Amino acid sequence: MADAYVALEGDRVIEARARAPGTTRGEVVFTTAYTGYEESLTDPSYEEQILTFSYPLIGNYGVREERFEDDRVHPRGVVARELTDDVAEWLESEGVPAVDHLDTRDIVTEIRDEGAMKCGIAAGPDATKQDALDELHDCKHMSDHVDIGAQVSVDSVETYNEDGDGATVALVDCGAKGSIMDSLVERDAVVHVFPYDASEGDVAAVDPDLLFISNGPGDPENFGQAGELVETYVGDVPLAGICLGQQVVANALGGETEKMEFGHRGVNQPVRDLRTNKVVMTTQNHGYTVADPGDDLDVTQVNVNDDTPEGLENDDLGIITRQYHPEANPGPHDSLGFFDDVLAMAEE
Ligand SMILES: NC(=O)CC[C@H](N)C(=O)O
Repeated sequence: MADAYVALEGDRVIEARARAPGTTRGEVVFTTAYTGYEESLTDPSYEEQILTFSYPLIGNYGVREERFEDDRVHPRGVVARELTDDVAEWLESEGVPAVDHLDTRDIVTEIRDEGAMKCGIAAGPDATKQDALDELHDCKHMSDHVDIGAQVSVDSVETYNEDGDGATVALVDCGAKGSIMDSLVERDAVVHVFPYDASEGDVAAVDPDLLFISNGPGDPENFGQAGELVETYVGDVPLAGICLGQQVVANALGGETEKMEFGHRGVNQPVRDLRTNKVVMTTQNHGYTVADPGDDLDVTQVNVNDDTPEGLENDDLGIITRQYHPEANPGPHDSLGFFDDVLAMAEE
């Protein structure tokens, strides 16, 4: 008998099994990744979303903190065909409702047809369909989470590898994955991580060689302060961005972003570099995209499936951004060279 309910836009309710109890709501999205569930579940980009795994078994190699991208679980809820006890116990201990024993193909098909949508979940012995519907009706659109940066960013500046010999990086934390900092530190950069709403004065104090805008959740238009930093520093120091970072840079430099139907989430998204014609496999997690890069940025890489911009560059101004996740946790390591490229630009 069902003890969990998933309510989708249009008031359709799907029965399921409770694996971590509670009620929750968020924008329901799906990832096709077949590995990397610990990294995905701790990726701050999933804040305010309900993550559905299309791969049917999640948790088959345990739960290890070494693989976490942050110190907590970020999706508001988790849906899978089958969750192992390890993952279910972890989610329960984190207070994140989770359900399984439902047809996730059905949810994925619905999202593909109708687009990412609002969702409510009620799970546990006392859960009712109405509880799930009540959650659904209270759910906000992603773009209406205007303070989402405050939910995921550091509160004050944190410095990594203070004595490093490499470039000084000012990384604006819009919800950064830990492996972005790791990738920079491995290359001996000194990394100052700033709150998402840092001012020009804060950043100027470290005299950066590179301004780096991180990934993050929600609508890039809700990260206006990071955009102001981009406007201030463009032309003076090189700029880099990953995922939300690419979107913020584009918006700040006269471009435009828009919401996609259901986005790209997975570990095998093919990206073609227009200059070399080489295709790499990438890890992705985004629901917005750059619709217009503006006059200062060239689209240098595109998604092979739908031609959306995956890389923006300006050689003269020193700008390299990526829509995908070159830090590759989880994922193919094809694009780790991004970090060498941006640090080379910073050291020039
Ligand atoms: N991973 C990210 O940085 C995601 C960026 C943005 N929140 C989007 O959904 O498009």
